[in-house]
Amino acid sequence: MKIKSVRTRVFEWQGKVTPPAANFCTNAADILYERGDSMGSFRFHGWLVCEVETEDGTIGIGNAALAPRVVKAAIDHYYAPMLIGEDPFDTEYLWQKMYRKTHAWSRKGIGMTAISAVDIALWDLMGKEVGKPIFKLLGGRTKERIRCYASKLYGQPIEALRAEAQSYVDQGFDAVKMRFGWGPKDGPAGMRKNLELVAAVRDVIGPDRDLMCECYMGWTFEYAKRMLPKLEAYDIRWLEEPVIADDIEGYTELRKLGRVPISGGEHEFSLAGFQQLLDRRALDVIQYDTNRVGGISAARKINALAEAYQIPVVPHAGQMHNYHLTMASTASPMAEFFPVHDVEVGNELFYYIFKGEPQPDNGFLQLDDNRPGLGLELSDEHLGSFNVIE
Ligand SMILES: O=C(O)C(=O)C[C@@H](O)CO
Ligand SMILES: [Mg+2]
Repeated sequence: MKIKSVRTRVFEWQGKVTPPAANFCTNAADILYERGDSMGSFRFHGWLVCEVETEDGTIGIGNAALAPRVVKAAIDHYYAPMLIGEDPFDTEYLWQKMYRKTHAWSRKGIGMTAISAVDIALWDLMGKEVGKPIFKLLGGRTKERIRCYASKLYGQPIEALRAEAQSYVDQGFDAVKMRFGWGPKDGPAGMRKNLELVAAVRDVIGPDRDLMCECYMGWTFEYAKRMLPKLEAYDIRWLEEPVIADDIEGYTELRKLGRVPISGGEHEFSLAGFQQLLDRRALDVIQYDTNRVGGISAARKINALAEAYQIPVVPHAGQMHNYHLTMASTASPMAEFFPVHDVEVGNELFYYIFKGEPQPDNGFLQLDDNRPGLGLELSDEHLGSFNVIE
């Protein structure tokens, strides 16, 4: 069985957007003096879809969310030609070929994102060829179902935040993630506003549900160090990406303070990147995203590494590629789930492009033993709202 073609498309959302409130979440660009577009580094209104087809007409689907137009160009110009005529079951060989032949520029960022999309498509293809879901190819079920946490709760007026938190409790979630809206430039008043947000959510969800807090790299080491003791009272499960992804020592030092567990890795790439984070004891929770980190071939190795270090993996974003790995690994206790709603920052775009994602039932997700591959299909329901770039 040989690979016959590799097709990439970018789906750019042109439909209705409901912008979140101001200060909905900090981000790495906040410290810049130019105000600009505060949603700039947050908007994911385009998605890359990569389809790998074999001679028998079977098509594997992969995807990537970062910089989709550029990732498309990387696949079209560099990776697709390496795949034609190859056996899709040679995933390790093909991964190493893509990684090593573009090693000068692909170890992180765009290159690794492109490799991820192709690799996910190859795993989907293998699953379809043998009639098994990907988690079965990865070793099978390690849990009856997947516990998941509701992830939104952007900074917004307190009453709206409380109502949203209550809605997740009512739906049966026992874990939620909220976002901090203020950072270093907002001084002590911003610190108080952040504390009001976390106090409100903790008050609504009570003491027995997990509460995670997201900074999306919008704080500095010094600011985070000042916030940690103030956060201790809220018993948060983790503080996510308090500093930029390159500040590994910052993560290590914050974690060493022992006040609040520290998570990260959403913006790290590759097995080697995670080895560094683990060796430096930088994180309490690892949050790779399969569609950034090198696909399923790389993510499963990171799971093995995390298992050896006994550090839990809770992948960034819901989405099928992450769910299959979570189902198949004892290193992963739960998954993230983005509630389905209007397009805001774009986290929710997956639901408008694909069909087949499981919906939580009482805070748990289920994967079907009988749906081969990822279990995803392209949906044409919202096609009219996309600009599709071939
Ligand atoms: O869900 C996360 O962990 C993210 O970082 C998503 C991002 O859009 C921030 O809300
Ligand atoms: Mg995050």
